[in-house]
Amino acid sequence: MDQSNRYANLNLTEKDLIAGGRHVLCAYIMKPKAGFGNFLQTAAHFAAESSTGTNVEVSTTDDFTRGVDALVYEIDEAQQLMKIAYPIELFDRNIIDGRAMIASFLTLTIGNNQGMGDVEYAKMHDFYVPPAYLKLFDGPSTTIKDLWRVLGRPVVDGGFIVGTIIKPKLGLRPQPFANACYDFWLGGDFIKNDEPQGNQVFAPFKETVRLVNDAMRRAQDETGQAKLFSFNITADDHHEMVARGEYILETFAENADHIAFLVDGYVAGPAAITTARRTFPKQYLHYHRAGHGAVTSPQSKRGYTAFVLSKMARLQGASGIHTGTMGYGKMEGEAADRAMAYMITEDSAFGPYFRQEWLGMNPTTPIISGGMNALRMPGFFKNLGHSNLIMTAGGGAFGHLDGGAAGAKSLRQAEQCWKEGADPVAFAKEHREFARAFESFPHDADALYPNWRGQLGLAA
Ligand SMILES: O=C(COP(=O)(O)O)[C@H](O)[C@H](O)COP(=O)(O)O
Ligand SMILES: [Mg+2]
Repeated sequence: MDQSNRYANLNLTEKDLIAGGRHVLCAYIMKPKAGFGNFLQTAAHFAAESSTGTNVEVSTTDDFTRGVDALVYEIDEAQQLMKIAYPIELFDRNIIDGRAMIASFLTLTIGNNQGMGDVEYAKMHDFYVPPAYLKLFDGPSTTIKDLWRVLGRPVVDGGFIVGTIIKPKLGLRPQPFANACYDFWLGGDFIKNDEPQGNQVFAPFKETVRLVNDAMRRAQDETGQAKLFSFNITADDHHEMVARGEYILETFAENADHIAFLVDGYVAGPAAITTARRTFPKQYLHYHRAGHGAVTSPQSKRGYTAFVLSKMARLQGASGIHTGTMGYGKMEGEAADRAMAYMITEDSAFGPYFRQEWLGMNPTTPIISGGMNALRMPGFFKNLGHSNLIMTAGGGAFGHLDGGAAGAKSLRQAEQCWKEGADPVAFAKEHREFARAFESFPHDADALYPNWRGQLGLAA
């Protein structure tokens, strides 16, 4: 059935739709399946299925219904681009407080339309939220400023937070785990649980929390500096997440503001993020996105991009989200991914298709992670243009030949090297931990700084 008469209106302009302020706009890359409708017909069917329609006319539709149809307003078949305007009335709102939810945004815009028989694929690459809908989202309550304040730094441009992930990923008992924390904290600021770490039988949660609390206190006494830890509280059950969070806060007591909560927002879903955001609004909410590659990877033609995921995370109220390493680490990514970081930190930013005004909504920190080490960082910072972020290097810290504390120092020195605009190999001559990173990660050193051995006086 051709539904393009009802679910498409190519006379609408984006400018007018944005000025009207009543529509969420979504840009998709879509391909119709061969043997079904043409591009516009498929796009219209997609908009129908994503809003008020189905594959046939139904007798229960009335004039009001037609007023909240999603409408295809732009197509470019050569680019496989379709843009759809969704009236904001379509989106579900809480009965408790009238607020919006990402679950409903996704159910409509990237829900059943992902399994349609006449659509070969469709992936969301960008979306625009008008002020009237934006204001219904929680947004972040706690930001990197709160962490900078704890660290005793300026709350504007407080700079790089030197982080790690306790490795091995799994398989440490509580005491060796806490020892690794203590060691890293002698040089670094921030530690996160690796995302699968929780309440394994060999590392019971409560015992681990108590020992990490003790390690933090000892590291703070030893260094005279504040230290931060991001605990994984992800669970299927809301009550389990709250129980974990409460136990942690009770244990850390007066150091509770040194604690972030890590939630696996892709596998546990938006409900888990909002549970943390609303139950613990004073804690820094660390959105870990493990699994997102299944839909966001450039290899995947369905789902949505990592850019879209990041933008949703800010709306939901994540204090920080992993944005990848922009091609400088081990995970998929490219230099242009910095647009993702700008979208979550700036008050007005351009995505691939839309400019978004955030109207003062708090920023979300880019968390840079995945195969990073001191040698890769100067290039990373140069590409991004600033260092107001958290970077966590697991292998890059604990893979340092001189251990976790030296690994942490090498990361901090790498930021200093970039800030000073120094040549990394020359800088290494004056900075021992950074220099030892060359010997610790010789493959990276060879690739990035081919003449390092000779310049540092080391035999090949
Ligand atoms: O454990 C790590 C990195 O460990 P290491 O530093 O040893 O590589 C993180 O979970 C990944 O960075 C996630 O990827 P992303 O940040 O892209 O979501
Ligand atoms: Mg990990």
